[in-house]
Amino acid sequence: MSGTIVDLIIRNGTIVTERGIFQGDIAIQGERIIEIAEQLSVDWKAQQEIEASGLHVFPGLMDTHVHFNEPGRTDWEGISSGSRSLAAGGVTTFFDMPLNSSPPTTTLHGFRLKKQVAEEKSVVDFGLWGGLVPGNLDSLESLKKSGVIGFKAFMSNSGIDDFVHVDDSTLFQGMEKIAELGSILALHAENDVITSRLSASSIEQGRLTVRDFCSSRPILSEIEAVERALTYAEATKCKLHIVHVSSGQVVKRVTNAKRRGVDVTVETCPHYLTFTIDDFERLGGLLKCAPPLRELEQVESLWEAIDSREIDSIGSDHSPSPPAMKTGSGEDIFSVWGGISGAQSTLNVMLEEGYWRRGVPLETIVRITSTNPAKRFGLYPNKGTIAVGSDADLTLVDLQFPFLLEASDLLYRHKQSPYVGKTFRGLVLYTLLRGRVIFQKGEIIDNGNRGKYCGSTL
Ligand SMILES: NC(=O)N[C@H]1NC(=O)NC1=O
Ligand SMILES: [Zn+2]
Ligand SMILES: [Zn+2]
Repeated sequence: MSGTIVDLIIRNGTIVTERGIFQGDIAIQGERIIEIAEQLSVDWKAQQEIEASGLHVFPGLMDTHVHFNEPGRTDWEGISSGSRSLAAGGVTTFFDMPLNSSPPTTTLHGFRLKKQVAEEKSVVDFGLWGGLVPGNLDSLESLKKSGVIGFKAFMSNSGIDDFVHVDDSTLFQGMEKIAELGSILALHAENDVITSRLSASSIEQGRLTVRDFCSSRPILSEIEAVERALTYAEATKCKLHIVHVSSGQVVKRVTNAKRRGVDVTVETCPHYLTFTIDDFERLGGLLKCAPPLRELEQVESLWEAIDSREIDSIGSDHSPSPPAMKTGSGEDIFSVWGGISGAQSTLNVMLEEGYWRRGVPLETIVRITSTNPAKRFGLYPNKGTIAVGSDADLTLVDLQFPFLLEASDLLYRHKQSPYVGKTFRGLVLYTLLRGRVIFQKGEIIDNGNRGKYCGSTL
């Protein structure tokens, strides 16, 4: 090609994919990457250029686990603030969970309402989870036909009254139906008998501290729920995705099931890779989540599981609430909202805690934050990689750059997060969504661009 004029060229970046790292130029026409070369020939010209020498170019992250709470609880977060925070963190696609919004996404009506509002307000691309709850088996087919990315269920109390956790029979029948539809089930796997009983007796005895709360949701409760779900998945042939595991011991159960042919993947979250119960005691409600944080040994067991490729993906499980609900009443941690605000920091955490502190290869970080989720949920190769023909969803990072996260850096509705006050190396300088810059040097570039709904090809 001679005299090619394209929309955008990113010059001389260090390009990171799941398969390797190389120096090069990326040419973008419209929404897609049309050429990648060590050095584009002088014939290539562009309307706009970004000089990326010294910067690393990653595929935009996919966060398959957020709770943006819109419609219905926009005082907790919202699609606009939530998606902007993702853009600032280098995330170009999110999947919103079916609960915490009101109505929940357990009916076609709930799905349509949320899709419409997200199309109006999201600055990044998105998909929506449908919910599996007792009584909605008949809605699963219409939800799937409308394009949900998959279904989500809770095996223990969700903390939200209109999203009831599944009993075993609903879980099994839901899996049968989801398998028939060729879709996938994401599961919050904690045993409800163990967690409910231990929490109730702890509260009865006035044992209300952070450590009491953590003891009321032991790793064993995750293990039991995961084993049961894996058995059901094996019996029904339902594709399964276990969300937010807090320990390598849980991951091992999933690995064993994979070895016997169960179609299952497993996610952990940045907070389980960063914080311990000691941090939770220090920071209080900001670090309350379920499953709870664990001891350092468990944190390291998760990093080992990343190293051994046993963890498939990282989701933020961003689930904020108004600040008053995170401080709760006095010394009672049980009454505080369980959910961590952190979606903007996922890449920062993976770079600081993973790449810099533990030597996790950048390719691994790309694989678990972008490529694997894109593959698992049917968006690859449009999303999840840097390749000719792929969407130009990119994030440009100054890997060496150290910064202290301040509350004012956060684009969430509520400027609070357990990561405030932490120092990270690796600053996101640009985020591009389908070829257009949506975040640049600390600012959202809002040209009226809106995210598109990503249907799954599963
Ligand atoms: N409802 C809700 O967002 N729950 C999430 N929060 C949390 O800490 N774990 C969850 O499953
Ligand atoms: Zn959950
Ligand atoms: Zn969640």
